[in-house]
Amino acid sequence: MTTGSQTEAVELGTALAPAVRLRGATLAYGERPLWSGLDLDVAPGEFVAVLGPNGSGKTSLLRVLLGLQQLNSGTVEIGGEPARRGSNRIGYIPQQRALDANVTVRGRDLVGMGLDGHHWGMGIKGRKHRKERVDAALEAVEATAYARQPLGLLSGGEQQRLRVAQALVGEPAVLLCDEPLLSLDISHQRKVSRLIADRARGSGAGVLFVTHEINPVLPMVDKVLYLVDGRFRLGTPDEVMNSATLSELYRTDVEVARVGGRLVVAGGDSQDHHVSEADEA
Ligand SMILES: Nc1ncnc2c1ncn2[C@@H]1O[C@H](COP(=O)(O)OP(=O)(O)OP(=O)(O)O)[C@@H](O)[C@H]1O
Repeated sequence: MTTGSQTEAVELGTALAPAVRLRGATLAYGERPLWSGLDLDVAPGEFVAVLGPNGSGKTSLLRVLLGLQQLNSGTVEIGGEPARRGSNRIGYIPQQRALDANVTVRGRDLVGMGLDGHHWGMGIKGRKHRKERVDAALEAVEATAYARQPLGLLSGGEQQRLRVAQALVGEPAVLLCDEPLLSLDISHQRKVSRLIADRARGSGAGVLFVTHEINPVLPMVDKVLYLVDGRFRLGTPDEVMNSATLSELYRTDVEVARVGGRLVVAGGDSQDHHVSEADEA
């Protein structure tokens, strides 16, 4: 397990550049660091869950990787190159905001935007290839039936499945997901998280998956990055999601139990990982 004080690089045993690499990364707004001395490698095909209470800096980490936020110190690379704004190597599922009812863009056009910057050529062949890719992405999230309707008229969960398709359609090297399961029913939570994990393994994309609820993705998670009040722990789910480690992070007693393959966390600010009603169903 890597702790906030350790600065040693993680050896991946792969010749490929990591999908994501942070070294000695520190981010602070004003005096208070959100995290400091963060060393993180996400290998191609690896699935990393990012957890922590509200305001611990999870979304800010994604903004750093998107090139939208500068580090105070340290370095950040995407596929071996410095992170930069507008990189088409990154697929991004932003934290969900409900769209206004009068948004008239259609779902399939939103998904097509995920292919902008890809050069299929202007001819019939290029257009056909583009259409096939959009159709396949819509099919994968089971959104074909409503893909021609205006976005503003769709439910929150339907809109979210289209955002997932948009992020996946360009076959990115890095997939950044900011609470992508919000407003999805339990069946689509499972399908969408399985889809993201399978795409990651299949195409070699590295995934950073911000979530308050680890249970729907627990079987797919390779590593957990847990942020709390300027401290962090990075390791396998077993290394991080245990009573000793979380008690140390929260600086108060936290109990972690495994119940039927799920994690139940009690104490700290850990309403995050209680088994939700949907999970128990
Ligand atoms: N541009 C900014 N300038 C100043 N403070 C900011 C800025 N962006 C975020 N913050 C603050 O940094 C902290 C971390 O925010 P961030 O959105 O990264 O947290 P989070 O872990 O994603 O939280 P949540 O779980 O609530 O989504 C918050 O206290 C937030 O108010």
